[in-house]
Amino acid sequence: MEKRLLKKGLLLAFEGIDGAGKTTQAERLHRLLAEDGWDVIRSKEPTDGQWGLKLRESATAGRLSPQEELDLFIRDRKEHVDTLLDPALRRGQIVIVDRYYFSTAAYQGARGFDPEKILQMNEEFAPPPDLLVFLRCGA
Ligand SMILES: Nc1ncnc2c1ncn2[C@@H]1O[C@H](COP(=O)(O)OP(=O)(O)O)[C@@H](O)[C@H]1O
Ligand SMILES: Cc1cn([C@H]2C[C@H](O)[C@@H](COP(=O)(O)OP(=O)(O)O)O2)c(=O)[nH]c1=O
Repeated sequence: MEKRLLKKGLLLAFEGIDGAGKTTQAERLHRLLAEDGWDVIRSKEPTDGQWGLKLRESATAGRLSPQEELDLFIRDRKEHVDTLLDPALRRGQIVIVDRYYFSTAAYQGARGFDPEKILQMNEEFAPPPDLLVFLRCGA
């Protein structure tokens, strides 16, 4: 059966600390929308692209400086937007992302950068989500 596309895609983002349930909810929503016939894909950040891999390596090889880390998350996101998010949205697909630029505001904000500036910097190139789900969990 032909999958249902939208005129202009939809971007749905899940945010929250590690273990909050982002992957679980993203999978459930993906399954429900796919069962309903929608053309829906899932993605995540950091990605499995060249910059995302570098970021993951740094988690074991020793932490990068705050500036290097911020630069890599931005490069990774630019690649994600150019190669996956923008084309999928243009095709009319629904895209579910596990972490997005709000994570940069929170985590790199915690390393000393101004969260507002981080949001502005990202919104210059990254499409804002149509829906942002922020998962909070009790201690
Ligand atoms: N609503 C929930 N209640 C209890 N446990 C949950 C719930 N959602 C997820 N979990 C469990 O919590 C852990 C972290 O969930 P996960 O979806 O991987 O979080 P995240 O992607 O935010 O790191 C997993 O073991 C998962 O099975
Ligand atoms: C997207 C993003 C993630 N992060 C951090 C949050 C997480 O600790 C880590 C994500 O790594 P990941 O391996 O995806 O962890 P998880 O699956 O548990 O979410 O990177 C940032 O610091 N800045 C960002 O912009």
